[in-house]
Amino acid sequence: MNDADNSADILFRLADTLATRLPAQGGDPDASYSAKLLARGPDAFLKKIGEEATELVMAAKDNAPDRIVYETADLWFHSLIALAHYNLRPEDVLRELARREGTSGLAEKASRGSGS
Ligand SMILES: N=c1c2ncn([C@@H]3O[C@H](COP(=O)(O)OP(=O)(O)OP(=O)(O)O)[C@@H](O)[C@H]3O)c2ncn1[C@@H]1O[C@H](COP(=O)(O)O)[C@@H](O)[C@H]1O
Repeated sequence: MNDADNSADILFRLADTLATRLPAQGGDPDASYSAKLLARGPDAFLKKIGEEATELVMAAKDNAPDRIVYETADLWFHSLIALAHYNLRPEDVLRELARREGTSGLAEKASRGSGS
């Protein structure tokens, strides 16, 4: 694997491709798996996200590193389809992760107070 293959740029290229698969952009359900899911609407791709998350959990429970990577890729891919439907981008998620960087989850939870 070279640096280009190993870069987060794949997320941006994939998001560009998925944007072309939206029904409003003329995505062809007969020629594209993602266009087919997007044409079927949220129930279809949200169900896939649930399935892929479950498969990731099973791979992790089996302590199977190759399957964990494979199922995480499936989960990320289907999550990118959901982001495309809602006109969101991986950059939006990366921005949120960057905003959180350096803040401990424990400190963040404590800052919410006892009501949450
Ligand atoms: N990264 C992926 C990718 N990951 C997984 N998949 C497909 O996701 C589908 C669902 O995976 P499953 O393991 O659940 O397979 P399945 O049981 O056959 O699925 P279902 O029948 O239940 O939907 C499979 O058909 C996989 O091939 C992907 N399909 C496409 N991509 C990327 O998306 C681009 C555009 O793809 P199309 O929109 O199909 O042109 C491709 O060039 C790739 O870069």
